[in-house]
Amino acid sequence: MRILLIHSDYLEYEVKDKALKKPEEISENQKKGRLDEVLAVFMSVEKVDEQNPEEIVKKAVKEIEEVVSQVKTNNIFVYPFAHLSSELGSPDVALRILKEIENELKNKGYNVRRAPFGYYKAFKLSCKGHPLAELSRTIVPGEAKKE
Ligand SMILES: Nc1ncnc2c1ncn2[C@@H]1O[C@H](CO)[C@@H](NC(=O)[C@@H](N)CO)[C@H]1O
Repeated sequence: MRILLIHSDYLEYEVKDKALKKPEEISENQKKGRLDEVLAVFMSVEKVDEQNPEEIVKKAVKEIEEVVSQVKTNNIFVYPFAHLSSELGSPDVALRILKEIENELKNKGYNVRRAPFGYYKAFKLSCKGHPLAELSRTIVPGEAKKE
């Protein structure tokens, strides 16, 4: 999994069009979203992650929590983003992993939004620009089997 973390004044998105034949079903109020004072977490789920999705969820949550504590926000935007890797995992597995990350973070008490999966979306982002405002992480399953 490739992760880009941007500490932002706000992130807002608007769904524009389907990017997959069968995107995630969403309600009317999911077509637009915004969070202020937010850690925007853009995530590309990779093929290798399919070897151990549970491990990836745990590692991603740990990485996100570490950055959240450093930048001192409670608001997290989980954003599916298929542009950080050339070895993308399948949409089904990717959606499942991103939903589990969202739920884990919610269970830990964070204020979490997740952008809809499988769509083209317009978005606006206001990066804060401090030294920890732009970070990236690469996560692989610890027990990845050698092929
Ligand atoms: N392995 C993967 N990891 C993360 N997101 C993934 C994915 N496979 C599919 N998606 C989602 O489907 C849209 C089309 O690829 C993706 N849409 C986007 O990435 C938008 N920024 C529009 O390009 C995304 O919602």
